[in-house]
Amino acid sequence: SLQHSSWSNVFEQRKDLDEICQNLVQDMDAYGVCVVDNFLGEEKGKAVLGEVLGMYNTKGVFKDGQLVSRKGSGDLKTIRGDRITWINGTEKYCNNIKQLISQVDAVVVRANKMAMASSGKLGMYNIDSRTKAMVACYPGLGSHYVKHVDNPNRDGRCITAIYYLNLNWNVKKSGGLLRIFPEGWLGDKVADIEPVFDRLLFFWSDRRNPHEVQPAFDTRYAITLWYFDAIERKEARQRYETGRHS
Ligand SMILES: COc1ccc2cc(-c3cnc(C(=O)NCC(=O)O)c(O)c3)ccc2c1
Ligand SMILES: [Mn+2]
Repeated sequence: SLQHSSWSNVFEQRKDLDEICQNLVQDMDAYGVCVVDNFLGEEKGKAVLGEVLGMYNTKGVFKDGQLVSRKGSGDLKTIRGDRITWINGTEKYCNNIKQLISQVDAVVVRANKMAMASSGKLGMYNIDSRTKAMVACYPGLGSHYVKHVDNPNRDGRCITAIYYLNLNWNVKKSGGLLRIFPEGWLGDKVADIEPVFDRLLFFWSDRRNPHEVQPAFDTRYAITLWYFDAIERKEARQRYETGRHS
């Protein structure tokens, strides 16, 4: 019976995985954006959050992502107010983050294969690698990120995956809304994504999805993975090696 229950658990998970992957393929075709709620469930989600908080409270781990530019008046204007650290999941005290990463990998790889078979847009890519995980914290106090494109110049990144960790987040009180301005959406339609706990967001990394992080007034945590298309990545490396880059 133990064997039976563990198998049912596996099938249960497989069904769940299949549903999420079908949802991802369809949404990326239709909208270029996909939201998966309750991705890990409360217990595992809280375990990931605990590890992120542990890191954030460890001196020297997070660096200022702070990008500034000089305004006409000469004083500095912040472009990006988040604090970040890059991890591959094998670090100490990151086991739950490592499991999150492998769950997201499983979804992306499986959806990529499904889309190849059904000739979905996601199937145009051959996703064979990704960046490390970027753990980001917008420390509140109005920290934000101006409208930008993650991959404007074909650096190889095709999909952005962001996992949000913010328990009981209320955008009206705390701000921090992610607003995506999907290219090709009629009128001034936008995708407003609240950075709520255990939410997993996918969107095309290129110019199809300019987006901004609106000012956050409480600490706002997220873990981001960028997935590479093999060909675009190879071409980007070649350009870089031959020095033909801006
Ligand atoms: C050269 O070194 C680096 C290191 C880290 C970098 C991180 C970002 C980045 C990009 N996008 C977002 C975002 O859109 N977040 C949306 C959300 O949190 O809801 C974000 O938080 C951070 C951009 C450039 C970087 C360059
Ligand atoms: Mn971005």
